[in-house]
Amino acid sequence: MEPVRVTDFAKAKQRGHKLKMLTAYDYPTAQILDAAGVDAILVGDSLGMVVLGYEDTTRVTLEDVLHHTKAVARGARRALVIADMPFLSYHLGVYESVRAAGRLVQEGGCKAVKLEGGLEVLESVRAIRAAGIPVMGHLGYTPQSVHVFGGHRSQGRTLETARRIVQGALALQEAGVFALVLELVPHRLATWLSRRLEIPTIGIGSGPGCDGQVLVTQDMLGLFPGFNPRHVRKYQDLHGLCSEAVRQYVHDVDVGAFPTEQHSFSLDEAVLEALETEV
Ligand SMILES: Nc1nc(=O)c2c([nH]1)NC[C@@H]1CN(c3ccc(C(=O)N[C@@H](CCC(=O)O)C(=O)O)cc3)CN21
Ligand SMILES: CC(C)C(=O)C(=O)O
Ligand SMILES: [Mg+2]
Repeated sequence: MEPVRVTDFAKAKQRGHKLKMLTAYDYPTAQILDAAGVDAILVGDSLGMVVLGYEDTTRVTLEDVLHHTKAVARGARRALVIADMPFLSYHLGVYESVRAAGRLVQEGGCKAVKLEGGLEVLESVRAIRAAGIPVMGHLGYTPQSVHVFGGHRSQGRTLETARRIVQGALALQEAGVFALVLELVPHRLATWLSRRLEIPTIGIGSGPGCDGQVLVTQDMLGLFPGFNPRHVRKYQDLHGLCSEAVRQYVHDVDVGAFPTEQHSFSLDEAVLEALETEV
């Protein structure tokens, strides 16, 4: 099976094939996604919320993403592994940006990085790409700026914010990003922009007119209870299924139904007798 490359993203758009992306933060999840046929696996900084229990993504460090990228890269055979650049890892100048992206590739084993923002991050995008690292853009609701937006809010619903997204998208395309995530962008704007751009758009909460789709795996599998935003379809209730299994285990151990002798190993009667006479 041929591995997916960044050049396949442009081909998919030309051929009208939808790009499928999901997040993973560990080896077994990467294996599941890879075997099920996703094109790309994102080691998202959403790991801060769904794996580490933080309130938002601003607490996630480069070391956190690096740690999880290593595990995901080992589990992905075909899918393109993309690592999210965490908060502050690409805002302190191009030197630090390239260093951070370079570590994700060299130590983490990903093949591309994603970073949030438009005009304000162009220099970092260009420098990272110049170092030979493919970059994915991310516009619309950019969660690392949650405190600027004043909460999780869809973006691009006014002429001013819509214009900023379009300008950012065109500038990112010009700077060489190979694809662009559009998060919580009104679907008519996302559709219009997807037609206008040559690079593929990957939507999350941005409607059916994008060239691809991404979700946080924990959301679509029902492993992040209490989070029911408009953009998610829940394909499983793993929290419920796992809770039931653990309750059963607790009950079985409690009443002696597990473990049984069959879950252990046999011992010759002679060994036991010899031991008893010795002690
Ligand atoms: N588990 C998880 N899933 C995600 O999709 C996700 C993360 N974490 N962490 C990073 C960002 C944050 N995201 C979020 C967070 C909250 C809403 C939300 O509350 N949406 C509301 C209001 C939207 C609005 O009014 O504009 C909703 O009801 O859909 C949406 C996306 C998307 N990303
Ligand atoms: C939701 C996707 C696009 C993301 O950035 C993440 O999971 O961190
Ligand atoms: Mg992210």
